Amino acid sequence: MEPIAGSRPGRPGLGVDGGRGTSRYAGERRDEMTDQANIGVTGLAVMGRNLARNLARHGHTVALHNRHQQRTDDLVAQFGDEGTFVPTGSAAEFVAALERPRKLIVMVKAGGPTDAVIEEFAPLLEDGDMIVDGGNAHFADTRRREKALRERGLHFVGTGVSGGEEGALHGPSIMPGGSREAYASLGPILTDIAADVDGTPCCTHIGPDGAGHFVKMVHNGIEYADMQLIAEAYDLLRHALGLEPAQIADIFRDWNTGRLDSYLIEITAQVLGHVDAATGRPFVDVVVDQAEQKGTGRWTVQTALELGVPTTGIAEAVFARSLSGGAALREAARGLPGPARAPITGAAAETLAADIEQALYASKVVAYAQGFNEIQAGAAEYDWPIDLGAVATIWRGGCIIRAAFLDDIRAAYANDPALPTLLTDGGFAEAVRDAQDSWRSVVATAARLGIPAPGFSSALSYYDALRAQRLPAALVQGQRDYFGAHTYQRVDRPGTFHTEWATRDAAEHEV
Ligand SMILES: NC(=O)C1=CN([C@@H]2O[C@H](COP(=O)(O)OP(=O)(O)OC[C@H]3O[C@@H](n4cnc5c(N)ncnc54)[C@H](OP(=O)(O)O)[C@@H]3O)[C@@H](O)[C@H]2O)C=CC1
Ligand SMILES: O=C(CO)[C@H](O)[C@H](O)COP(=O)(O)O
Repeated sequence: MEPIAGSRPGRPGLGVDGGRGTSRYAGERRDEMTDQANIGVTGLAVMGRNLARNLARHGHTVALHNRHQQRTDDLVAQFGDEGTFVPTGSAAEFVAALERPRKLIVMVKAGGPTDAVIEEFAPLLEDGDMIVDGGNAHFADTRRREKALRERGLHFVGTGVSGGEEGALHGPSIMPGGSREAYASLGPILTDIAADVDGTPCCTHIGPDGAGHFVKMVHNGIEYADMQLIAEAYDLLRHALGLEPAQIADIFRDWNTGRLDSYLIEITAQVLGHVDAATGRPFVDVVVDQAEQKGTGRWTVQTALELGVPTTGIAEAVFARSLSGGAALREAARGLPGPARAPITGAAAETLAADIEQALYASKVVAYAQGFNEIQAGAAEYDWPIDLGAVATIWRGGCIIRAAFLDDIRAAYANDPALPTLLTDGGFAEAVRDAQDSWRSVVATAARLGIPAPGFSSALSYYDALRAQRLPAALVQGQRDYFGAHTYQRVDRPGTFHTEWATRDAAEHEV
C-alpha cells in the first residue's frame, strides 16, 4: 500500500509572496501588509507543527503560536521557506494576526491543557470566530466546550485528526464535528490539507458538537483492536511456527499485497524487519514488552459499555495492553505451568501460516463491525446524523487504520446504509464463512500451545454468539429470577413473568 495518500497542490495566489515563503512577526506584518493569516495553529508539537506546515504548503497564510515560543521560532527557522507563516508570541498577537471570522486550530494535550488554551483565547475572540480542537479530546468534553462557547457566540469545532506526525504533514484523515455553519467556512481549508483517495478528500463533516471526536475515539479503538490482532498473528507465527522476525516481516509484506493491504500491516513488516544497531538483534526483541496507552482505546470501551454495545475486540486489545503493563503480576505468574510446545514444521506450518491470515482477516472484520456499531449507537444516543459510509470513505486514506478493506466497508454501507452489522453484508459474510474453518483451527492451536490470542478467540466467540439460534442468556435470566425475582419473558407469549422458586411447585405468575 502506498504511504499516506498525497496532498493536492496548493491554492494559487493565497500566499502573500506567491508561495516563495515568508515569515514575519505579527506586529511587523501589521505595519507592512494589509492581509492577515486565514488560519492559525496554536500548539506546535509534532502534530501542530506539521499541520501548520501542511496548511502553508497548500498556500494558506498560517499564524503560529505556542505556549513556549521556542517551538514557534524553531518551526520558522527550519521550515519558514515552505510557505507563509505569521509567527506570534502572545495570545493577543496571535488573535490579531487572524483575519475574521478567525479560525484557530488548537493542537495541544487533551484535557486540562485544552481547557486552559480555550480560556486563554475565548475572551479575545468575537462573535462567529471558530476554535478548532484537533487534539484527541473526549467527545463529552467537546460537547461541554461546544455548548459553553456557543453561548458566548463562538463556534467550537471538535475535530478528529488521524495520521500521526507524517499524516499531519502529508495529508491526515480529518473528522470535524461542530456546526454546519462553521464547516461551511472551515471545510475548504480542511479538505485542502486532508489525504485524498481517488480524488475524494479524507475529510467530511461528521455531525454536530462532539460527533467528530466520537468518531475519532472509535477510530482509535479500532486501531487498538487491529494492532492487537496483528500482534497475535506475529506471536503465533513466532512461537507456533518458530519463525524469526525477519521471516515474519516477509509474510506480512506478502499479506500486504492482498486483502489485508493496510498501513498497519505495512509498518508491522518494517518494524519486524528492523535490526537494533546497538546489539544486532531484531528490534522487536530489545523493546520492553509492555504496551502503553494514552486513553482513547479505554474511552471507546467505557463508552461502549455505557451504550450497551459489545466491542469485545477493542476491549480485549485494551486489556491486553493493561496485562502487558502489569509487570509485578506477570513476574509472580511467570512460572505457572502450560503445555509443552514444539514448533510446527513442514506442510502443517504452511497450512497454519495461511490459516493465521484467514483468522486475522475474519477477526478484523469483527473488530470493525463492532466499531461501526458503536458509532451507530452513539449517533442514535446523541442524535447525530452520522453517515457510516462517509466515515469509511474518509478512513481510506491518511489515518492509522487506512486500508484497502475500508473500501469494502464503504461499499457495504453504500449498498445498505441501515446494515445491522458488517458481518451480514454479502461480501463480508461470504469471506468470513470461507475463513471460519481456518479461524477455528488457529484459535484451537493457540489454546493447545498455550499462546494467548484474546483478540482472535473473542472475535470468534462474538461471531458464534451473534449467529446462534439460542444463547445461554435464557439460563442467566432464570438464575436472575431465582435469586432476585428479576423476572423474565417467555418465548411463547408476551408479558413479564416470575417463578416462585421457593414453593414446592415452583409456580409461575405474570407480573
Ligand atoms: N502524536 C500523535 O500521533 C497524535 C496526536 N494527536 C493529538 O494531537 C494533540 C497534540 O499532540 P502532539 O503534537 O503529540 O503533542 P502533545 O500531546 O505532546 O502536546 C504538546 C503540546 O501541547 C502544549 N501544551 C501542553 N500543555 C499546555 C498548556 N497547559 N497550555 C498550553 N499549551 C500546552 C505544548 O506546549 P509547550 O510546547 O509550551 O509545552 C505543546 O505544544 C494531542 O491532543 C494529541 O492527543 C492526534 C493524533 C495523533
Ligand atoms: O490518535 C492517534 C492516531 O490516530 C494516536 O497515534 C493515538 O493516540 C495513539 O494512542 P496510544 O498512545 O493510546 O496508543
